[in-house]
Amino acid sequence: MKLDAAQGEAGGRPAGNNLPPLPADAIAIIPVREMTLFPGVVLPVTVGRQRSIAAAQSAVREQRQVGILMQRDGEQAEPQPIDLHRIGTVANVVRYVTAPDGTHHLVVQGDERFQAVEFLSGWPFFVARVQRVADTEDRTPEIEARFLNLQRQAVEALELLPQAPPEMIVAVQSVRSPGALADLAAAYLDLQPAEKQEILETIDVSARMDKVSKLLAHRIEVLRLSQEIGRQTKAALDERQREVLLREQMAAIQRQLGEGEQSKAQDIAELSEAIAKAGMPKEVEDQARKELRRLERMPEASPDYGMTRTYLDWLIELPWKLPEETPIDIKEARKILDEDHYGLDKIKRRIVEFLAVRKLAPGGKAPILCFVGPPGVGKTSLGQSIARAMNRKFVRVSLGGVHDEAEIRGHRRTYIGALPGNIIQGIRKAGARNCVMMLDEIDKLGSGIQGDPRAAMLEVLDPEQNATFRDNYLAVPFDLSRVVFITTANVLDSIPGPLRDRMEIIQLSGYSAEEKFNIAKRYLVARQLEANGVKAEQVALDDDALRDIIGLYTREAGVRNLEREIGKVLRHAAVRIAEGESGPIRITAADLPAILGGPVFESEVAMRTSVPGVATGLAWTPVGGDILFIEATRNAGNGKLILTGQLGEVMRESVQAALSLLKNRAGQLGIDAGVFEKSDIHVHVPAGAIPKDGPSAGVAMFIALSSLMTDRSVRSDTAMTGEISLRGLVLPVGGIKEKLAAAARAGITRVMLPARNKKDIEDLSEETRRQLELIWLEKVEDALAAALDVQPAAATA
Ligand SMILES: Nc1ncnc2c1ncn2[C@@H]1O[C@H](COP(=O)(O)OP(=O)(O)OP(=O)(O)O)[C@@H](O)[C@H]1O
Repeated sequence: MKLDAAQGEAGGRPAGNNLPPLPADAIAIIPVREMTLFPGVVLPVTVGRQRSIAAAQSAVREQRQVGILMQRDGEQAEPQPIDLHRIGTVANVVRYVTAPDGTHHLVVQGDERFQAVEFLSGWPFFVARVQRVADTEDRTPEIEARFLNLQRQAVEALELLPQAPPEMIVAVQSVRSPGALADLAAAYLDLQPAEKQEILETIDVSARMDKVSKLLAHRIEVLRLSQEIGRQTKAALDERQREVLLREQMAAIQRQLGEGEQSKAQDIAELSEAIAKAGMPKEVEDQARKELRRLERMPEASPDYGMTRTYLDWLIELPWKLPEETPIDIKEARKILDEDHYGLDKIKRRIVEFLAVRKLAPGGKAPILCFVGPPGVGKTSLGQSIARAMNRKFVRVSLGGVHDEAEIRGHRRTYIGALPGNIIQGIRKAGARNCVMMLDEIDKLGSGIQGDPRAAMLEVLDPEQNATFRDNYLAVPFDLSRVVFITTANVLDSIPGPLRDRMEIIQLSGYSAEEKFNIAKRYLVARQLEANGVKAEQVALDDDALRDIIGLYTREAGVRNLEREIGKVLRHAAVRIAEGESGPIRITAADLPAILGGPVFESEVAMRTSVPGVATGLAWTPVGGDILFIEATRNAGNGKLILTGQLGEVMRESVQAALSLLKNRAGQLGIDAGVFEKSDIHVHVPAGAIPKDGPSAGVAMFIALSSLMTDRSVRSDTAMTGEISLRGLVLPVGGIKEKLAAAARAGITRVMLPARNKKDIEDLSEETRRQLELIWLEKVEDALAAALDVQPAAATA
């Protein structure tokens, strides 16, 4: 609905007629956001603020002009005079409309620039005394030249704009005044509000024309470029259309020659036969036949043809039929597990139990196994052995970094480049729907914004639902109930709760040096000999060399790097054999530095802990346990505690607790209590790039600080773990098995650990028990007695 000014006024009630009249040189001001009105230009303005509505209504009523001033900050809801630019445009209100939704619209026509001199009070809207600024009209030859140039530029820019109305060009061509031309061109250019305001504020006509001319030149450049890009895109499109056309013509020629039809008909017949043979369930076969009929009707040149064809290929190639299953032979399974893996007795026992349950109830709901452990401990190869023992196909599907539900469940076919998700892809790769499918890194399954992959995974693993698993691409159900799912993870706690509940967790904590030695001797060396084309009788790898590779060249929970280093050594031998060296090549420990370089992990512990203030702690990490050093130093100062080495909040608190405890025990330890106030203590945990957290280094922190303050170094054969309380009790911590394995790897022989962790060492390997002396801690005093050298460092030196 459009109303004229009088009606508009009736619509929005005026602010009152009994207002004092405005002084002659004053006008009502309407502040606007992010827009600039130029003289000579007509613009619509929507007004919402009460003050502005009152100003507009008063102007209409009194038949006076208004002043349009832009706010300095467009975001400001209730600007004050100080928040407005000083220079604006006096305008006539040519129309005032109140829309049915209650909004007020003005159409204003710019008349002349003005400068606000003073704001006045006494009206329910802004009123300012103003000074009008008219353009000077002298026309020097210079101004004339600029004028002509600007006119030419403005016309060129408008001609390049695809949607510019022709009246605009006429308007530009008919303007006679240089200042007005610059204003008009600036009004039509799509400039930032601040840029427009700057031009409005440029009173000098020559300078104004120069500014606008510069902006126009840039604009013309951009428009020309965009036109060029448009032309190129169109050419590319034409090319594609041409290709489609050619294809159609080719199909027509083939039809004429009776070729195309024949090959297409043959294709369709072959697909039809393949559908009949695929053993699809009825619903799937119906769908496949429907798609086949569609394909028959489609021209081969259409892009849909290729898509439908690919879809049919997927349906045909999926293993719908259940292969014949041989019953599991438990004795044989045991043999296979032993053949493929050294040690892991308890785990093999659980796998045999799992297979026995499968054997007794082949269609039953067997639990889903989840192998949790650091890399290279044999999770994948255990899965392969299970497949071998069950006489099934094996396939791995990686879930690490999957954030999108579609990666599991596929994209709908309408999506360009759609494919089935990785479960169905895995099934096709395995070629059997009763395969053993290993879902790797289930702990790294993300939850993203594109649907929840975890929910999709739950459905895949749920025996109640997975018989009718629906992949978005296939759009027909696929029976996953016969798939034997096995999952793997590095970190137990990162597996989403609901998924964890579905699975039976089997933890592999890593191997001791002796276990690694046996694995290498029996499996890895043989495998690497074969991989590098070397015969067993050509190389003799000494036991000592193997032990050195384990102890000095690798430090890992699993055996992956060990296998790699063995590979390097054997390749070295392979080169010598290839060069014609005769006789078996013997490799001893002494040869290793020449082949592998200097040892990577020397006895770091003894080196580091030789000075007071350093203690060896034990940490748990997702890739197994590791040792870490806590280093404390003291400088003259005033009692500050400095912590470095990327310590997490809990670990920082743990240092503070250790220090408080030490202050408390200062007397007992013979430390002068005053020394704390006179020194700054710096605690650093090296390997700064790795963030560290958790309370389990409490004992090590306390011992490091005690060692520092008593000047007694910590025994280099000892590592420790445990949380401490402020009262000096040692509290239990997690990851004991991994930590002990790490201690053994690092050559530690004594480990101090919380007495309340005794239950955690039940299934520690014989060998680790033999290597490590375990010292159980109830309170920190036990730790002090066991860890510190008896004599102060100075005295022993
Ligand atoms: N107990 C063992 N006996 C024999 N070989 C082993 C044993 N444990 C691991 N291996 C061998 O070590 C190599 C690495 O193991 P595998 O790839 O199964 O580790 P993984 O735990 O699956 O690691 P990731 O999590 O990185 O995939 C394999 O060649 C495997 O056969």
